[in-house]
Amino acid sequence: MARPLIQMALDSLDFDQTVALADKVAPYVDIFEIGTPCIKYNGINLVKELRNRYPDKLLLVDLKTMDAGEYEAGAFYAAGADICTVLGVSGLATIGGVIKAAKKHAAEVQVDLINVPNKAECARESAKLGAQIMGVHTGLDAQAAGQTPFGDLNEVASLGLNVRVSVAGGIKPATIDQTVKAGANIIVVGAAIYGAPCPATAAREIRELVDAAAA
Ligand SMILES: O=C([C@H](O)CO)[C@H](O)[C@H](O)COP(=O)(O)O
Repeated sequence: MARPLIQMALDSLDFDQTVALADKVAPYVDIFEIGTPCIKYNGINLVKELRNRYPDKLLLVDLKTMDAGEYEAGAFYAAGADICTVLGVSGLATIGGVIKAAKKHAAEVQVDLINVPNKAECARESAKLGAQIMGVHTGLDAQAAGQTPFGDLNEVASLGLNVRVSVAGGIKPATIDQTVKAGANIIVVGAAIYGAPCPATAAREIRELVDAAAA
């Protein structure tokens, strides 16, 4: 089984704390995600900082774009994002706009399926348009209400689309094995790392569990 990538969700609002956390977990993760609250608070300078600091890491900017796809995402690709997210609920015109912006920078697009009623249809149509990654996502508020992403992950991974499937939503050490076995190509972890007493140790543990599950 191909080893899934690990994406660290940087969800703090503080610029310096975000960079410090990235430094701590860098050896164990493949993708740095600048989370939505973080990018709204800090803006494009944080993209530039992480790009300069980590030229060889993948950098995802979790814009969750809802409108003006090409216009909004274009500046973030230009600043160094490898992947920007666009909401599946935004519709195909906006998703197509982000895809257009990504193409100009040889970059990629993730469609976030959060709150999309028909995830299979949205994933199929977005893949046809050229999106490379489908994001199965149970947001922080839905997690607080007891929801998990595993049912949706099974559904989207079993569609057999020519895309990578990312999963986010409270992933922790105890759920890594089922996440890998369900076919996730990208495993997003936020609170289980940044909320741990030692984020570097937590990230290393996640790395070991992902590697073991994929072996
Ligand atoms: O995308 C996220 C959320 O909507 C806030 O932007 C999180 O980064 C994502 O859910 C991963 O974080 P955890 O659920 O804490 O692992």
